[in-house]
Amino acid sequence: MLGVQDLRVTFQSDGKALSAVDGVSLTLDRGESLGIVGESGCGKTTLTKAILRLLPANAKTEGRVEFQGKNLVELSVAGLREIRWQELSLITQSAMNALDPVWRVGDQLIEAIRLHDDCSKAEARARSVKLFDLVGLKSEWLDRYPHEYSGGMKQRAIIAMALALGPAMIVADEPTTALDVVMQDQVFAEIDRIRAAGKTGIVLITHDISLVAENCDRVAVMYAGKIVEYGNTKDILDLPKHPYTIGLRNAFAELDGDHELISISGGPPDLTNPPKGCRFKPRCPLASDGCNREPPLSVLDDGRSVACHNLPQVEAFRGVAKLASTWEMVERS
Ligand SMILES: Nc1ncnc2c1ncn2[C@@H]1O[C@H](COP(=O)(O)OP(=O)(O)OP(=O)(O)O)[C@@H](O)[C@H]1O
Repeated sequence: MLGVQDLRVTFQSDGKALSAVDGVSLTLDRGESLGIVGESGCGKTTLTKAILRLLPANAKTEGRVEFQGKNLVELSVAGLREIRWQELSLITQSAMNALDPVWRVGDQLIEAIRLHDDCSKAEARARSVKLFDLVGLKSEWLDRYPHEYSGGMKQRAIIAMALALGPAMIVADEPTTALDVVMQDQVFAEIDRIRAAGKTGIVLITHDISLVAENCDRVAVMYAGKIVEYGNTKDILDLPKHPYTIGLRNAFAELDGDHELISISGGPPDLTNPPKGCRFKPRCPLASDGCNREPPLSVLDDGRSVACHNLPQVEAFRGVAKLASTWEMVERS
């Protein structure tokens, strides 16, 4: 359904070019869920905004985003308008602000449905009632204004809107950040039910790899604008192979709860002047001279792809990777 090929996004910022997404390729099938994880600033949001053509004017996008046979990078504004909502919908971090405060929530939902589907107001209202039921909101809330909703209810209303037209793909960018854990579980259960029932594809953007572990079939780990490891979620989170994924995995207790939290020293590089070769090299305990060449994203026997020159050393590294001292900052040029 979705095929992203060699996608590049460059921002012009303060007279400099910032390479936020650099040669990303990925796919998504119907009924499948793909998680995109990585630290803040690694390009997750930019990647999804590029897919949805929602980037600001200072961004230049190159590459292909094939969605149901159309290249979205080159699609006209009118063509895009047609597929947004109907085929492609977005649940954002700032979903709370996406509702218009001066309209009743139900009217906003009905309007969205009627904008795309030629149906009566009564039909659109009946569909809205069903959607609200699906996300656990009583139909009387259709007649209330956004300020009457709690944060969790607004998030559910946004999810109802995202689902309104039965899109083929939903991009969810930190969709539950503002919700408590119980509500978060309910929202994900709902998204997952829709994925399984309606054959909708889900792209989930998050910092939180435990959310990906619970909700995604496949995962793409991003670092400094590039995918460094990509494949089956269980394979990758049970036995990560890229040193960055190993570091990220160490930094999360939620997955098994029995290990010490270890952070990766330092931070992602300045993307206006990224390191030559592997972008993770300055923070990588396994880095060697060979890492001055850019590592290709190579497919391994188990089907995952990894971009690292030092894979033969990874098994031995796994043991010492559990020690905080391993990750102490060693600046490598
Ligand atoms: N409009 C913009 N103009 C210039 N640079 C930008 C713009 N938007 C994002 N960037 C830069 O692009 C890089 C990637 O940012 P992006 O928001 O995609 O990362 P992210 O992984 O989604 O982070 P977060 O998890 O914090 O949302 C960052 O260096 C960011 O500063």
